Amino acid sequence: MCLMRFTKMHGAGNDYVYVDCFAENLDHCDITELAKSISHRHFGVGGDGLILIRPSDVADARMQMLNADGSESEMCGNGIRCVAKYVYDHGIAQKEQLKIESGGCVLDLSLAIGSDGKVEAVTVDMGEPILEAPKVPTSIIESGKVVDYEIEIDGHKLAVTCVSMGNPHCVIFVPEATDELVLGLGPKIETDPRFPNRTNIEFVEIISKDEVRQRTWERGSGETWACGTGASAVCVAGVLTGKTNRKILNHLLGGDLTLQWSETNGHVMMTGGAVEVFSGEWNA
Ligand SMILES: N[C@H](CCC[C@H](N)C(=O)O)C(=O)O
Repeated sequence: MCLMRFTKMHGAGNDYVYVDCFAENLDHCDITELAKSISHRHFGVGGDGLILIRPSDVADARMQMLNADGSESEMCGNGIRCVAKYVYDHGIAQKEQLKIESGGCVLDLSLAIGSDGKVEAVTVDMGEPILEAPKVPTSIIESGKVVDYEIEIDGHKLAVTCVSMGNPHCVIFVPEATDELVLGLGPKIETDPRFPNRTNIEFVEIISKDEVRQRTWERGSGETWACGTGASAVCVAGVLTGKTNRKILNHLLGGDLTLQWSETNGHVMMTGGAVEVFSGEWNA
């Protein structure tokens, strides 16, 4: 039995259950089981996963993120904006520039404060993408970058671009991001043996050099309404394939994100909203 307060938050409709571990002690909880049960949309609170906001020795807070299937990810772009909002709005660190640790890295975040004195939007320095195939990781090629590389999955020929933003992504530009692709092929790509750690998948429609539309099949959670690391990977893939400019507006199912891949330092900057929805007590 696990008893704790939780807060439901979302970034562009990518919703997670957040637990403030500055206040709650989860030492006695099996967090893998907790992530599965609390995320369940019928038997639990409901969400794309569980995010623990933990104290950090090197930053203002540490984010630990678990998918709805209980697996852990290194990074979560929409989640880290919500963690920043929580840390500021709940007085853990009331600074407009925050540092948050995730997956062994420390990320810099800039907060935009609304007229109610609460965080409205957050810009995250997502760092440099990792493109070397074995480091993404993917075994599609032995070394070098996988850019618009044709592979065959389940009888479909797909041109894939593989990018790690701390977690693995496979970006596929398509004329239309249909259910057949996202829901049909997404899970097959996720578990294809050429992605040894599984992968997140982005199906992307190009609207113009500056604007795209994305649907996401996430490793461990299925289709989500947005994915911040995925949107960052799409920004990088758009430049590598010559399809988009370095700055794009990305329309996701639950909202928009702005991405920019800097030519000067190679970092991807992501800006988007963060929303607190409700709080409650879990006692299952
Ligand atoms: N939705 C998240 C990414 C979760 C990725 C997770 N599904 C993984 O296993 O890497 C985001 O906004 O970046």
